[in-house]
Amino acid sequence: MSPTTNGHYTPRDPTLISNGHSNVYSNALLHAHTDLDSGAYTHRPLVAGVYVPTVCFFNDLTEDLDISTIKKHAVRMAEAGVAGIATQGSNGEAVSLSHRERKLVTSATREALEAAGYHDMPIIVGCGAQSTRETLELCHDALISGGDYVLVLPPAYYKGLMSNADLYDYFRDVADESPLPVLIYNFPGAASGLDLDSDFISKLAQHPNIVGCKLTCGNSGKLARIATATNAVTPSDHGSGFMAMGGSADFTLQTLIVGGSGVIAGLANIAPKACVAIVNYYAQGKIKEAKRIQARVAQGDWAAIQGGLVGTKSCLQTFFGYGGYARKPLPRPDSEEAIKWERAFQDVVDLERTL
Ligand SMILES: N[C@@H](CC=O)C(=O)O
Repeated sequence: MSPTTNGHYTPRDPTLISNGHSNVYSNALLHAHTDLDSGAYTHRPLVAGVYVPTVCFFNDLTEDLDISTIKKHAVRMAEAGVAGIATQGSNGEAVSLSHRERKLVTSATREALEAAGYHDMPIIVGCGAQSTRETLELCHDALISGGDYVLVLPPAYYKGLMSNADLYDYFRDVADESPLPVLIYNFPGAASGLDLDSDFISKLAQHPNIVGCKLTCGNSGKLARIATATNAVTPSDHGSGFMAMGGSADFTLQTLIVGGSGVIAGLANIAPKACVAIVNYYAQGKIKEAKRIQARVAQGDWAAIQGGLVGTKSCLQTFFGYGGYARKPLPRPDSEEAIKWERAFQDVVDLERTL
């Protein structure tokens, strides 16, 4: 296996690329991924910046996937200047989707980016599942759907039965077999409180097919230790290729200041330009301006953290005219709640509209 983020990598089963599994996808993907001379698999590089874990959209009546809104939203994100998109994250309601639907969301996202000319935009696909076997199945699905990287939460349902060594083996086994490079996703809130520490992540970072992490734990001290141990990519240099990412927009500037690579942040669904502005001001050395934007983004992110994807969709519907509802049993905000989310997000939307 060869190192990854910016390089070439030959999947264990190269036939997966062309053996007909990709009936949900078109030739454009294959050209983007396969070097025609060598046949080697090429990743779209991850660069420092803002990645948006896109929310998923459904028909309000049937709850079927709303593919045209999924596509429209992906293009709006790309036009706002994000560095990449993450499908199947917590914001993307992956846990409410079938495997087939997960593939459709990622392939629709890739198709929309291709059609809009964003051929180089990487897609990171959430693939964590409760067994190593299912996680790997999702990683293969991610490849054939047009994904470039996979984001993997630790399995936590049987947390009490697993030691740290078992969890370490899980990530190692997934990284050994995954056809796409892996980012470790630390989100205790979605993993029964399971909180991976910096020693654990830094050790796994030595695996050639583990190329980054997303820390939704919000621990910037942990992020600093991992960024240092891995010589992470930053907005002003290329680093080692490891992406040490914050997992929420409310600590974007803090992430960058301690040597991190950027954020994968749900608030970017609403205010992508504001999130990107923090990174750009930081890269230009304009810390005062970055701090000013960060303060308003942090306030907006507080609404996103409290309302999760339910509040985020309500905000999109109110201010941008699309969003709809989450799949049941997640609640549908009534008009009073919609007004609450409107007020909570108003300032960050105002900011977004000035950029
Ligand atoms: N607050 C997080 C939630 C998931 O990681 C985010 O911004 O995406």
